Amino acid sequence: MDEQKLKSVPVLPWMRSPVDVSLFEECPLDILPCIDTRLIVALKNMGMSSLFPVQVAVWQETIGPGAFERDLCINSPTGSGKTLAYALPIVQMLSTRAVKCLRALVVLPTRDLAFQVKAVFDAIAPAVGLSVGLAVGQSSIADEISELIKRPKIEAGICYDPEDIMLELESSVDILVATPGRLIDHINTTKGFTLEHLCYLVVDETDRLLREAYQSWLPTVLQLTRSTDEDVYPYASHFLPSTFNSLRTIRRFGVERGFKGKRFPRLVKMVLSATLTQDPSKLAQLDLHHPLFLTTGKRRYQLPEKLESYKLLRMDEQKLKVLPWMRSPVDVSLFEECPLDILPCIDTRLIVALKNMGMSSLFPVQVAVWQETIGPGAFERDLCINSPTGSGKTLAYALPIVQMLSTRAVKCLRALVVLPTRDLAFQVKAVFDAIAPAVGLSVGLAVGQSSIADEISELIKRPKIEAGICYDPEDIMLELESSVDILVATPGRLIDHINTTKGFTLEHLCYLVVDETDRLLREAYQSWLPTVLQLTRSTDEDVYPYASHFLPSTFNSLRTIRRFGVERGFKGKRFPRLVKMVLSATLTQDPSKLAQLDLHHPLFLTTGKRRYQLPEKLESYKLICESRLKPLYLVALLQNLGGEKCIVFTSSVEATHRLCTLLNFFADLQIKIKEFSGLQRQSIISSQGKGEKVYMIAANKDKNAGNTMKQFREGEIQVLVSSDAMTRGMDVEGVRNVINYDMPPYIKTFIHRAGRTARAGHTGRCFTLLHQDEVRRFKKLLQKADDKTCPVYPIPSNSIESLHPIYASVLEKLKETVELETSRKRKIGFRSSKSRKGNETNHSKE
Ligand SMILES: Nc1ncnc2c1ncn2[C@@H]1O[C@H](COP(=O)(O)OP(=O)(O)OP(=O)(O)O)[C@@H](O)[C@H]1O
Repeated sequence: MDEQKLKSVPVLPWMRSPVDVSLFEECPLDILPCIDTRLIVALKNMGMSSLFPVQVAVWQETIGPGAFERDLCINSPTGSGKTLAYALPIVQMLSTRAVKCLRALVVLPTRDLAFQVKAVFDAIAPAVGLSVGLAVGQSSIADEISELIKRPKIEAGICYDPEDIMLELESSVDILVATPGRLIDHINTTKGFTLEHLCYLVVDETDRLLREAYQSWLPTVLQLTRSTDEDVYPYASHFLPSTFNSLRTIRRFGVERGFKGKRFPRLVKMVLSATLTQDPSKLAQLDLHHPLFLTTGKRRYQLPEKLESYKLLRMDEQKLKVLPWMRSPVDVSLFEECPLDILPCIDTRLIVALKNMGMSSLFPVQVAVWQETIGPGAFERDLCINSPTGSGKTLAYALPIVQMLSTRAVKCLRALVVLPTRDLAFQVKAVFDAIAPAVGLSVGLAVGQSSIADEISELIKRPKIEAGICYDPEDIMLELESSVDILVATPGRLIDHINTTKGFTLEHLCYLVVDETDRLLREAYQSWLPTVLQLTRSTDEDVYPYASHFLPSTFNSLRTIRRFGVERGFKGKRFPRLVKMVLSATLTQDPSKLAQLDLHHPLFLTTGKRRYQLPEKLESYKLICESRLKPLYLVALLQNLGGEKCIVFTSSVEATHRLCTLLNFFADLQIKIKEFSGLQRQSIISSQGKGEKVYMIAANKDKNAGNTMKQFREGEIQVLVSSDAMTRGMDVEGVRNVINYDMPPYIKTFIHRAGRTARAGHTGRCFTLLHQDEVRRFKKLLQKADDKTCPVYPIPSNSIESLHPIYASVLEKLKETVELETSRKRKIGFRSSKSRKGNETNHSKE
C-alpha cells in the first residue's frame, strides 16, 4: 500500500507496530519449547512434524515469553495454520487443569467451520485428558445438552430430592466450539451451562463475526465473563451457590499495572482472520486487553505464498458484459404520458376503474409497455423493464394483463405475479383488485404467515354438495376448479400450493410477472423459478403431484397443450408460450442470472442512458457530523422537517429498535415515531401470574407491524424508523422525506430507500447522515446514479447545542431500557425452558 493511502486509513496505535509473522520460521515439534510430549505424539499422528510460522509466533506469545499476557489479534493468510495456532496453546495451557469445567470457547460464524475446528481440537485435546464440545444450529439441542452437561447418576433404590439432582449439574467439556446463535440458546436456556470459568475466548473469522447480524452474542459473552456473583445467569440464583460452591471463579478488579480497572483473572482473547478488520469501532467491541497485533508482511491483505491466480474468461465473455438485447433498449424517457381517453384498444370498463382510482392518464413506462403488449408489440416478446422507483411499474404490467384476460370465458389461473415479500404482494393485489373485477376477473393472494387452509378455500372452487344426493367422493374431488384468474404470490407459499394444494395448477398460465426481479433471482428464492417454468412447459407429463388424480377429468373440458413450435422464433419452444415480464428499478444485467428466466426474444425497456436512475423530482442532501452526535443531528433534522411524513432507515433491525427507543425519549420532539421491520419482532408483555410477574412473548408481532404500517399510511404516525426490510417497492402516499440514518452500503440500497419518496411524479427529499470517513465513499456511490448534486443540508449549530443538555439523560434512559429488555428476554428463556422441563416431566410420567 502506498504511503499516502496508508496515512488515510485510521488505524489504531497498537496496529501500527505489529509482530511480523513472516520473520518467523517453521519450528520442528521436537525442539518446540515447553510442549507436552503427549501433544507432540498427537500432532505427529496428524502427520505434522513442525509448526508453521504463525503457529510459532503465537506459541511464543502464549506459552513462550509472551505468557498470554496480552490479547492477540492475528491477521494471517488463508491456509497458514491459524486454527492450530490457537488450538495448541489453549490445549497445552489447559492440560494441567484438575477440575473439568468450561474454560475455552471458540466462536465461528458457521456450523461447517465449527465442525472443522472441533476436529482439530479432537485430534489433540484427548491426548491430555481434555474433552471438546460442539454447539451449532440445525441439530437437536437436547442431544447437545446431554453432551455438554453432566448429570448425576441416579442409583436405583435411593430416594433423591429433585432439587439436589439439579444442583449437581456440571460441564462435560473443557473446550467448546460454537456458532453464535446456538451459544446464546445455551446461555439463555441450558441449566448448568456457565461461562463463569472461561479463560480463553477465540473469535475466529473475526470480521465476519463482528458483522451486524451476529453482534449480540459478543456483549453477552463479555458480560457473563466479567461478572462475579452478580445475578447475570438466568439460573444463577438456583445453581451458582451450590453447583459451583466447590469451584467458583471470582474476577476481582485489578490494581496492578495493566490491570487497573480490569477484572482479574482475565479472559484471554484471541481474534483471527485472513482479512482482519482495522475498523476501530468494530475492534472496540472486543474489549481487548493490551492487544498485540500479529500480521504477515507489510500488506494488509496477503494471498497464500504459493498461490498462482488466473483469470478465467471465455473469449465471448470478455467482450460481452451486457447481453446483446440489452444493448439496444427501448428508451422509456422518450414516451409521454397518455390520457386514458385516447389510449388505443383499452376496455372502457377499465377506463372507469382507473378514473375511480384518481388516474386520468398513463405514465410513460405504462404507455411503453402498453404499446409492446396490447399495441403493435402484441405480447410477442418477453419484456424486461428497468424503470425508476415510483414510476408506475405495477400498473404497467397489471393493466395489459387484465385487458388481455378480460375476453376469456372460462375461469382458470392465467396470470401469476411473484413478489419477494408479503407486504409487496398485498400492495400489488390491491392494484389488481382495483381494476380486474371491472371486467369480471378475480384475483387471489398466496403469501406466507397466513392460514393456508383459508387461502385454499379462496383459490380453489369446490363443487356444491346438495342435500339428499349421494355422491361418489372421487367424483367430488374431480370437480375442483380455480376460483381466481390472477394470482399474486410470494415464492415460498406458491411452492406450498404447487406441492400440496389439490386442484392448484399452472397448466393454463399465460402470463408470469417477476416483480423486483433482482431480489427474486437471489439465491434463497431460486428454486421457485425452475419449478414454475417446468410446470408451465409441461403438456401431459406427470409433473404435478396430483396430476394423475385430477388432470384427466378436472381438466378434460379445458386443457392447455403446449406443443413444440416450428415457425420462426418458436422452433424448439413450446406454443402457446408463457409470456414473461420482469421488472425492477435496479434490474440485474448479469447474463447468468437473466438466463434463469428463459426469456423469449426479450425486449429491454429502460429509462435514459444510465443503469441506475433516481426519481426525477428527488433532491438529495447530506449531513456530516461526528458519529456520537448523529442522534442529535437526526432530532434537529426531524424538528426542521416539522412533522412531514418521513421514513428513517437504519442498517439493522436491532439498530432500528434502539434508534426508535432513543428518539421517543426526546419528549420535546412532538412527532409520533414508531419502528417498523419486516421481521417479526418479539415484544414482551408482562402480566400477573400466581403472585409473580410473568413475561410472555407476543406471538403475533407481525400484526403489530401491519398496524404500524396502517397508522403510518393514515398519517397517525409521522416518522417510521425501519431497517431495509421495507425499502423495496413499498408505496405509502405522502412520504415527503427519506433519511438514511446509516449510510446505505450499495447504490441499489440507496435507490430503493430513496425511492420511498418522490413517487408518481411528486417531489421528495433524501437526507443521508455521514461521518467524515464516509463522505468519499458516499460520493462514489452516488456517482453510479449520476447524482452529482448532493449538497450539505445546513443544520444550525444552536439547534444541536440546545439538545445537548438532555442528551446525557436520554442516553442513560436508553441504556436502562436496553438492559431491562435484555434481562426480560433472559427471564423468558428461563420460563420457557422451565415450562418445557415441566412438560417433559409430565410426558415421562405418562
Ligand atoms: N397513471 C398513473 N396516474 C397516477 N398515479 C399513478 C399512475 N400509475 C401509478 N400511479 C401511482 O404511482 C405510485 C407508484 O407506482 P408503483 O408502486 O407501481 O411504482 P413502481 O415503479 O413499482 O415503484 P417501485 O420500484 O418502488 O416498486 C403509486 O402510488 C401509484 O398509485
